[in-house]
Amino acid sequence: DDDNVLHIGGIFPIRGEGGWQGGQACEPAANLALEDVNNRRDLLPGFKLKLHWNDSECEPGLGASVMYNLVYNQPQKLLLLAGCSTVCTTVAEAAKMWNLVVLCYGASSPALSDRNRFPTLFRTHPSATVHNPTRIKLMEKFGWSRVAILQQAEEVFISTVEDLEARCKVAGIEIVTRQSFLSEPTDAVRNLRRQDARIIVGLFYVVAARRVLCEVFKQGLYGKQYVWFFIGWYEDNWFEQNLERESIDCTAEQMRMAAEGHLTTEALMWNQNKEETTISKMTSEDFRLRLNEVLSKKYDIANKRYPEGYQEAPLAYDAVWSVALAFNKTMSKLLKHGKTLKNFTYTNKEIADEIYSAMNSTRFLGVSGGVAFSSQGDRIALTQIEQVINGSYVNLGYYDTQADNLTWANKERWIGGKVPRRDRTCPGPS
Ligand SMILES: CC1(C)CO[C@@H](CC(=O)O)CN1
Repeated sequence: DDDNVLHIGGIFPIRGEGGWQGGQACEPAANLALEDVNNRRDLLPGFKLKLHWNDSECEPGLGASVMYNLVYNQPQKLLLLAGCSTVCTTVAEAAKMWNLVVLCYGASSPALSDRNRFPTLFRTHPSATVHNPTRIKLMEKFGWSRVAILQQAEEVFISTVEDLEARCKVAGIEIVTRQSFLSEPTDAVRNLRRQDARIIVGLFYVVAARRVLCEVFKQGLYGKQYVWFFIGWYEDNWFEQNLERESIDCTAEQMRMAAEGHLTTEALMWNQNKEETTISKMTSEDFRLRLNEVLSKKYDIANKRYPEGYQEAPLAYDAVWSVALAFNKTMSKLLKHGKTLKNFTYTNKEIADEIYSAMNSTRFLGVSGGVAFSSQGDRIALTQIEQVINGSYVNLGYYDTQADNLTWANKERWIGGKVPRRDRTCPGPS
């Protein structure tokens, strides 16, 4: 009967390619976690966790109507899960009116790190700004104190660049120029050349990245005097794919030449070591195999390569565990006042505050690595650094921003055999 069921709402990107490549794997991953949580007798004793969900197609309007139906139909929900930055922004901005915590497993927009607009938001997906301390760390490691920025004019990159500029100022790194483009990068790349940019941080989606790379080839902004930072969550051989379909007028060979040696940064979403998670006693490898099993039956993404095909799945899995652990904490707090979570209503602020503070103190080892939130509800995550060496990505190391600890493999290779110089002693064309 309903008395022993705790209901939560979920909004997932399914149709329309799941919003971003891999979005479709989030709902199956969340359901795996529900299975594991409900198989535990010690987590929510006497209760089952039930997820009521629908498809947002990664569209904010559809996401809002899904939220409306979840909230205005019985049974009452205790919390909402959501993906996609656009959907999360809409849902998290409204959810406070029903005292609902919103837990986002697929939202990278820096704009979401704002307790004024989103007082009840938490996310297991790190903000795109998580790359920035890593970029600075690498600039300091290689002595690059004069850098340039090239970005696509999209909200997520605009706010990421603002954060990067602020951090560069603190670190004493000069931004010699910041160029942006809507979809055609030709002029922006030409301006980089005119300003003699050598170390360039590139922020754009993967289709724009291919256009940039071809332009970089054409204008010769690559080779031993240049270092490009690209985003690391594109498909592995992104710079050789879709050239015809996207009418990129460079050959795969030219794209490879321009891409050789570039660095990438990305947030780690799969726990790297073989440790078992503290809660589901699974390694990320075990999780991957279990999820492949489910996906091969469910969606046509079975043919996608793993885990690139769906790197965010661990974030959805760990989001459900975060909910179960937070409810466990809240239950024991409420029990002292003779209450349970079944007493929650959309107008009951004190129980909502208990759920919030339990979520706020989340700390466990999940499939996606250590799960903990900042005071803004942001996921605290490690980042991974790679470099294209002889046409494929090589892992150079990891950075733990919290501990300011860079684990370095010393595998980096520079065209021309030495680190490209870009500091005050060599300001520009001599
Ligand atoms: C790393 C990426 C691809 C960034 O965008 C996220 C989707 C979003 O922010 O809307 C999903 N994960």
